[in-house]
Order: sequence, then C-alpha cells, then structure tokens
Amino acid sequence: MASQQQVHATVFQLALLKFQSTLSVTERKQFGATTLHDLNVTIETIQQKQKSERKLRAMSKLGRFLEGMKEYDKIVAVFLNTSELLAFIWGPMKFLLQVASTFYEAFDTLLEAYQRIGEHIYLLAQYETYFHNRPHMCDPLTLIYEDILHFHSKAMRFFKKKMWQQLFHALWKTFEFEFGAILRDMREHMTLIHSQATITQFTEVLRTQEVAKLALENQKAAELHRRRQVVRQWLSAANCEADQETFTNVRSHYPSTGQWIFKNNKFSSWFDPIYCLTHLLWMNGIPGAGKTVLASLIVEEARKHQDVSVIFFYCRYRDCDRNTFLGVARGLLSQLLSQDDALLSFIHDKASTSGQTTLCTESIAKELLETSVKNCDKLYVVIDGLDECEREERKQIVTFFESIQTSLPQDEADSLRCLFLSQDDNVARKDFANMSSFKITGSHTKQDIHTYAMARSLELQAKFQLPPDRQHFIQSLVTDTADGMFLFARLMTSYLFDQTSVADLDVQLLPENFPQGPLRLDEAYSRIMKRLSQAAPTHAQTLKLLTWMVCAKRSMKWREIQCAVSLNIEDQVVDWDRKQFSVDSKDLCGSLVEVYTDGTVNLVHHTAKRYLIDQSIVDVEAGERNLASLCVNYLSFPCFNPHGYDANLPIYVSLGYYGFFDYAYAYWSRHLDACLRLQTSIDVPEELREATEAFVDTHWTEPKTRAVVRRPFVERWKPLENNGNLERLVLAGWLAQRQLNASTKPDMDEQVLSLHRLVARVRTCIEEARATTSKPDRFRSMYGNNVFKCPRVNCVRFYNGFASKQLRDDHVPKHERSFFCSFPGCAMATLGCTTLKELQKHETDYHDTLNLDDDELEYPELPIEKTTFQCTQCDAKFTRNNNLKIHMRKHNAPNKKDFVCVQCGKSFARQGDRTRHESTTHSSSKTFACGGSLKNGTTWGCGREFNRGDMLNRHWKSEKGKQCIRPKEQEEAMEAASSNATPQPSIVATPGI
Ligand SMILES: Nc1ncnc2c1ncn2[C@@H]1O[C@H](COP(=O)(O)OP(=O)(O)OP(=O)(O)O)[C@@H](O)[C@H]1O
Repeated sequence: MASQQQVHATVFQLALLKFQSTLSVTERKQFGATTLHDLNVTIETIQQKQKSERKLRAMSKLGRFLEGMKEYDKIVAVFLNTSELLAFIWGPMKFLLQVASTFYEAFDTLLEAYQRIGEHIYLLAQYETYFHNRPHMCDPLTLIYEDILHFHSKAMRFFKKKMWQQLFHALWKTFEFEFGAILRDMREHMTLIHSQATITQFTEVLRTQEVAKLALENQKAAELHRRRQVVRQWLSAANCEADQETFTNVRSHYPSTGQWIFKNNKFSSWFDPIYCLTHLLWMNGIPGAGKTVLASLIVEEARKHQDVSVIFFYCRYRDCDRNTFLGVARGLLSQLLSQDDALLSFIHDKASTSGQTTLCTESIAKELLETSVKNCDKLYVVIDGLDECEREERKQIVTFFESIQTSLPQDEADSLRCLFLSQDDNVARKDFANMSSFKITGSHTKQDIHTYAMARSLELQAKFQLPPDRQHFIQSLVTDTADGMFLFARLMTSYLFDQTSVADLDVQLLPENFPQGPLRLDEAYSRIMKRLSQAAPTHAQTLKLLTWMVCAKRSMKWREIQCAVSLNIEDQVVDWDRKQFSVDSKDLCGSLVEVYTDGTVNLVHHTAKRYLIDQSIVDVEAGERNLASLCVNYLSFPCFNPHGYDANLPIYVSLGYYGFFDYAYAYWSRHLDACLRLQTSIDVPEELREATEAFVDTHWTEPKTRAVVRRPFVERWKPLENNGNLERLVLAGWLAQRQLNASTKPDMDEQVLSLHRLVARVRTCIEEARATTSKPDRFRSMYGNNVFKCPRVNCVRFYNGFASKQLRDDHVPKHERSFFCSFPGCAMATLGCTTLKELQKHETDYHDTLNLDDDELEYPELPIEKTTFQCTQCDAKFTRNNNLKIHMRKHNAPNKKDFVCVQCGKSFARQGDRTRHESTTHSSSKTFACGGSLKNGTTWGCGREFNRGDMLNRHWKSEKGKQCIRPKEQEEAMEAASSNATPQPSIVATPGI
C-alpha cells in the first residue's frame, strides 16, 4: 500500500509541477501558501465590497465547487497529503476571483464556470469506501485534479492579460470553446467514478480522450489559421516585412553603417530596454539623410531584445496604404496580431461585426490599436517617413501615440516607446513639439557615407582601372559633398558609374562640374537627366516613363507599363512583342527610379518628382492628357467588344491585350478630370475629344436609373462640349469616379458603360488561360502572379488580386456579407451575414449558451456493468462467461500468443486483439460507416466512417449518433410490426451498411 501511495503521490506531483511551470516565482510562492480559509476570507471581502456598492453577485454559485472540493480533499487524503495540492487550487481561484471582481460581466461568467465544474465534482463523498477498496480509482481523481488545474491555467492566461477587460468578449468565446472541452473531460472522469469503471474501461477512456484532444488541437490550429486569414484580409495591410527586407538589403553591403546610433546617449535613453528616459522620440534629418535605412537597423536591433515586441511602419509618398493613419494602423495591427493570439481573437471579433470588407474606419482602427498596444508588456514602435504623409494624417498618427503614452499609468510608462522619423520642416517641428527630438547631422553620418563612398569608388576603380589616389579622391569628394545626404552619395556614385570613358569621368569630377552646396541634390538630378537625355534613342521613352510615374494615380506595375507602351492606337492593337521596352526601368531612368519587390516602379525620392515638375521636364497637364487619351483609346479597342461573348477573347488574352485593363478601367475618368482641371486653354484637343466620343459610343448602355451629377463636375467637363455625347460622357465619368471612392457596391441600375461586364468576362478568360498556358513565364510577365481579382474597383484586390481562386472567392462575399460569426467552428464564420442585426440574432440563437450535448468528440459512454463472473486468480470480474474464459488464457498461458497477424507477423494472446490490430494498422479504408439506404430509397446516417465496429456502435450511442440511426431503427420497427414478428435486434456495426 505504501508503494501504491507513493505512485499516486508522484502522479499528482507531476500534474502539479506541470501547472507550476506556467507560473511566475511570485505566483508559485503566493499560491503555495494559500489555504481554504484565505480563499473564504477573499470571497467574504469581495461580497462585502459588492454589498456596499449595492452590486451583489450570485456568489452562492461557488458553493458546489467548494463543497465538491472539500469532499475531494477527504477522498484524496486517503492516498496522500493534500495540503500542497489544494493550495494550488485555492491560490489561483483566489487570484481569479479578485481580478474578475473588478468587472462584473467577467465575474458572473467566472462564477458560472465554477458552478459548472462544481456540478461535476459534486457528491464524491458517497464513494469514499469504494476508493478505499480500489486504489486504481485514484487515477480518475488525478485526472479531475488535472482538469481543474487546466481550467485555472487557461483562465489565468486570460485574466493576466493587461487589457483583459477590453479583450473579454472576444477572448471568452474562444475560452468557452476550450472550457467546453475541459468540462467534457471532467464529465468523463466522473463517469468513470460513478460507473465504478474497471481498469480496462479506464484505459479505453484515456485512449479516446487522447484522440479527442488531438482532434481538438487540430481543430484549434485550423481555426486559428482561418481566423488569421480573415483578419489579414480585413486589415489588407501594407507588407511591412517586405519593406524591412528591402532596406535591410540596402545596408547589407555596408554592414558597419548605422552603428553610431547605438552609441548616442539621446537615442540610448529611448532604446535601452531597462533604463528608459525617453518614451517618445522624434529623429529628424535632411532629405535623403539615410533615416529609412537607419530605421531598419533600429528595428533589427530592437528585435534582438528579450521580452520586447517590435512593430514598425515605413510610410510611402502617394501610396494610400502607406501614407495615412489608417494605413499605418493596419500595418501595425497586422504585426501585433501575429505576436499574440489573444489579439487575433479580439481583432477577428471586431472584423466580424464591422460590416467592412477592409478596415476603413479610423475610430475602429484607433480602438483596436490602442487596446492592442496597451496589451503589450513592452512595445517598441518605429514609424519612418512621416513627412511622406499629408499633414493631417501625420498629426493624427503622432497625437494618437502621444495620447496613449500619456494615458498609461506611471508604473507602465516604460511599456511603450515610439520612435518617429521624418524630415525636419517647420510644420513637422510643430507636430513633434511635445516630445524629445534628435537631429541626424552630417557629422553623425559622415563615417557611414565614407564607408559607402569607399565601396562604390572601389567599384569605379575596377571599372575604369583607376589608380589608388584617384579612387581616394572620389571617395573623399563624394563623402564631403554629400555632407550627410546619403541619397546624394548614392545618386552621384551611380551617375559616375554610368560614364562611358575615363575622360568623361574626369570631366564629371572637375570641381566646376561636380554638384556642391545646398542645391547639390537638384544638381545631381540635373546631371542624371542630362546624361539620360544624351541617350538620344531612348530619351523620349525615358520622358514618357517619368511622366507616367509623376502623373499615375497609383504606383504602376512594370507589366502595366509594358502593356501601355505596347498600345498601337492607330491600328487598335497591343503589339506587346514589338513595342514593349526591351530594357528595364533602370536602363531608361537610371537612379531616378526604384523598383519594388511587388513589381511597382516609383521615383527614387519625392524630391525627384518635385524636381521634374519644377524644371518642367515633366509637363503634368500634357501627362494627364496623354494618360487620359491612352486609357479611353485603349478601352475602345476591338478587344473590348461590348456585344456579348467574343470568340477571340482567349487569343487577345494570350497576346497580352489586357495587361493595362485594370488601370485604364479604374482611372480613365480621373486622368480626364485632372487634365480638365489643369488645362490652360479652353479647347480640348480634337484628338482627345474624338477619343472620348468613340469611347462612350462603344460602351454606352442606357441606365435604368439616372444618377445626378454634381454641378461643379459638369462645369469642369464643359470644355468637352463639342463632343456629341457630352452628357453621356459626363455621367460615365462621374460614375467611374464615384465608384472608385465609394465603400459600397455600385448600383447596377445606374451603370451606363458596358465595361463592367467585360471586366468579369476578361478576368475569367485570364484565369482559365493561366492554368493552360504553355508559356507560363511570358504569361506572368503580362498578367503577374495574382490573376484572381476582386470585381470591386474600389478594393485594392481589384488590381493586387490573389494567388488562388479560393482566396479570392473567400474574399468577394465579404463585400456583401461582411458581418461574420466569430465563434470558433461556426459555419457563419465563413458564410457571414448581411447585417449586424442578422449576426446578433444568429449569435443569440446559436451561441448564447455552451452546448455540451453537441458532442462531436464522442467519448465512450460506459454502461454500468453487472459483474457476475469473477476471476479466481485476480480481482477481474466479467458480465459474460465467455469474456472470463478469454481472460483466463492470460493466467493459464501468459506468454502464449497464438494469434499471429499474417501481414506483419506480430502475435497476440487474443483473437480479438489481432482483429483489432489488423483493422486499425493494416486497413487503409475505414469500413464501418454510419449510413446507408432505406427501403424507400432515401438515405440515413451522417456518413462518418470508422476503423472499427465498436467505434461505430459507440457513435450510435451518442446523442448525435442516436439521431443518425433513428430512421433505420424506425424502418426496422415498422417492418417488424407489419410482419407481426418480434422486432429484430437493432442494427449492428456491419461493414458497408
Ligand atoms: N547605410 C546605407 N547603406 C547604403 N545605402 C544607404 C544607406 N543609408 C541610406 N542609403 C541610401 O541613401 C538613400 C537615401 O536613404 P533613405 O531613404 O534612408 O533616406 P531618408 O533620410 O529616409 O530620406 P527621406 O527622408 O528624404 O525619405 C537610399 O536610396 C539608400 O539607398
């Protein structure tokens, strides 16, 4: 008995150790010293407080649990000393009640949970003598202990979150799902006790629970994955990781650069994970100082800190995903949620009730971001390029973080640090007036630029076979004239590298030619432009490309540009093979452009755009006119046949005709409008007028309801009045722009152009062609990878698309049914509801209480056994003589294993064991199915398949299974009644029923 007690003590100890490993040292100490008396005092105190506030809660709900635990204590004490064991029940319970009592809704839910557990462990005392006689029954008691610890550990994880009150609703749904599983386990363990289960039954239950646990884990993982996808789509955040990678790559060739920042005291007072004196820091510097690249280094280093979360954002000029408060918030949220599953549930919950396909409301974004940020124990936020945002947006970003910081309690101030990087203009100075600032000067970056200039000058030396002193000269010249402007060093070294002879290089290095002084950046641009203009054959193309980049309404992808240059307006064909650029954007525009990983091409810096406009290198008015004309001419090509199905569509697709379609369809009206806004003369060029007339002629369809166009818009488009279709054109242009800005679905009755129908037709053809094309590379160069696109022109997925049909098809309905259920595993999570009201009704109808009867996990239901056949050699008892005989073989010939598996040679003492082995190990097909056909031709059953007949039988004993088999039983009963015969025994597990 003594050794048996030791075994039990060890099992309990192991369970306790596992629980203790999830606690902090203080918690371990505090919980370990808690007694039932302490807990009762706490309960009393909470009750008194609630009474004094006239907010008494039903704390009597704890009664059964406490009673149950007392009985439990008495029984377990038979086996071992319980004081330490129970301390770790009272301690966490005390903690949970104390924390939850600050928020009544959570407190009630917790009381309810204890009540439910209490219902399961109640009335244990009646088995006291039974436990005495059967030491193996200690095992279910251990399991019940583990169940309670498990519950406490889950609940504590939840209540220990800093923002648990805000996260409560979202998290509790997920918690209920897990709590349900714990209760189910507990119920099973109690059933073992009530049914006075044998060791075999006990082992079987454990085995089935393991299977169920695994299934639950898989289900949870699948659910997490699904939620993550939903939230990612809802956030549609800019790819911050890709930006980080881009800037890290820039640095990677010059690894020592930027290290100076970590030796700087001001910066360290913000960066140091322990001694933090500065919570909000504004780092500023001249344009092109290298702030963005430095930010990427700070992010990289901060990520090395232990127990610190780091989120970051790189704003980008004229990119609506990256230059607004919403864009920044989405980007930061998407990083936070991948660091904490609790936030995933929280954001998912909001996404499901927002009614928005993508997060587009600032108030919701603020609420989510504030809770998520405050929930972190230690968070570093790095936001770069705030000068790339409009003033109002920038102000919003900064004040948002300022207000969060000031709202933090004194002792939590260090939990949030924000670093903002931007240029130092007068306006910025006002916006950042309330925080510490740090100016990056030329002396800070001199060494870095020197390192960079050295590497680049060595490349020049290799290309032009320069002597060492010349290389040194270049290195010093670049470093000195850059004077803290990395961008300048980069532009000039590239410019020097593009020279074609040593003589040319020498000329460029002459003091009178090499840009100096405050205007050196513009001069560098001027040099680059001059060199590009000397490349006579391509200069026109260079100008065209630069003009498009200045005027484009969104960043264009290189493949879109390639299709646009391939347009032959005269012949109305897309001559991709002959007209596309055979050189890349860098060849045409040198270091003035930057190519991003997603294939978009942009100007290297916003100062380049300003330069191109200021110097009249790009004529914006002409550029807008050119793009408007290009779009409307293109959309009038025969490949956009408005009349029904065009058999040539697949051919057009294969020739790359539709590579510019997304852009032209979305922005033709905005370019036309911009050109009308900017135009200085009254008359619109004849060519453009004709093109718009033909465009409207081609696609006009009479609307069912006519939209009303705003007066200023009509006035603005008046210069086109000698267009025979002016009224129609104005209406089409107005609708196209309204559609682009609207957050709702376009009204089909208002549509006046047949183009929207073509979008769907063309896209289907492209999707099909992708699957069958024999030239996948060429196809990709024309249409990219993500050909599965959203039909809503106001959605970023309209042009960014998805890599698979499934992803797109999951996304599109969300525009319509954008309220979706956030209860794990619910079908309405994918299907969604059309209104919030509909969703709320669904949640009350289906999720108001936890339905433990919906027993998907199907634990075995144990019959109360009548043990009449007693083994003479051990304690075993059997209800059937036959089973006793089989059992006796074990005693008579313990090592005899007569039953050999013919497939693997493994031998078994009992035939039944061999059959079970064969069916579970060697049978790939599950032959026991729930279901079949009734005589009237209809089917019954849920179709689930099992490896073994007993599993199927078990299924039929569950609530769900009983419903499955009912039709079959009814049929049998009716047949029996009609034939007046005795009813047949109910169905047995038969393969292939
Ligand atoms: N450490 C570095 N190593 C190599 N190149 C660098 C480094 N730092 C900056 N550069 C180059 O200098 C250019 C300007 O850098 P960056 O964009 O970081 O400047 P910035 O100060 O953020 O500019 P702005 O504020 O005007 O946007 C970039 O094109 C980059 O390639």
